[in-house]
Amino acid sequence: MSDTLAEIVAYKRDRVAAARAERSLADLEAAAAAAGPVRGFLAAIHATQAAGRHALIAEIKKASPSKGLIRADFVPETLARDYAAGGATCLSVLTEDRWFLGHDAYLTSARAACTLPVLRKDFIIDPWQVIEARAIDADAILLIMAALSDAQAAELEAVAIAHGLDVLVEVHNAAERDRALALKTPLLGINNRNLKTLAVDLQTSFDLADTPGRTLVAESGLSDPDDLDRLAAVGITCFLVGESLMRQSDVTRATRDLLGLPA
Ligand SMILES: O=P(O)(O)OC[C@@H](O)[C@@H](O)c1c[nH]c2ccccc12
Repeated sequence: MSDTLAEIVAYKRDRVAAARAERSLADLEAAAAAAGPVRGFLAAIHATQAAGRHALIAEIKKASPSKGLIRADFVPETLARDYAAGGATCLSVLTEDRWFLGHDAYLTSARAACTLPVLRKDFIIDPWQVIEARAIDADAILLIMAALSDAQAAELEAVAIAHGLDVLVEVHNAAERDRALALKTPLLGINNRNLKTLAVDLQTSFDLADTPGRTLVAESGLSDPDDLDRLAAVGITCFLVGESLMRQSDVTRATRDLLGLPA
């Protein structure tokens, strides 16, 4: 595990322990059960792909460890509406507070402002966080293979399925991809960002494009419509994009441009 990832995971362990001390599992489960119906995250991606369009998971991200503050004018509801108007299929909202300046409330309010399914983008290492995801209204969670053992990943996925959540499993290389294939989820994200150097290389997606039986998602470092088309040519037609869109003043227009949709 890279140093940053190990540090984040240690921080998450403390956060979960603190949350458990404050709230009972029964109370958290009750909140998850009281959440409205899930919006199908995977189903929305498949519907967009079936219509012959690129599926975009548009990310609401205020800051990152590699870039610091990305966007000062940060209103999750407005961003959610702008992404939806721009043709995004799903949203991803960072809820990690220390490195990404995310917040659970950003997810809840972004989702309430649109009709798109929403992924909780966080470092999930404990079943508590999965149940919490549903309690804050998420429709899907991210599982990062680099941060998890095979047994942990399988357990977290089972908890997600039991709570109606879709799972995006994220890998960075062939070894992680092979481990991820033991999971049930059809949704496999290929992160172009090297977790050790934080450098981005789109080649990672091309290298892993030949993964049969899964809906692949190219993640990180995407800003150019030509890159999306080149990835589509090797069979990847779902994309997770944050920073390049978050830096634009007209987010709707930038989203439409990236997807090659008419203004
Ligand atoms: O902002 P970018 O380069 O478009 O990348 C988005 C997304 O892939 C990135 O935020 C991400 C991918 N995996 C993660 C895991 C945790 C936090 C963040 C991420």
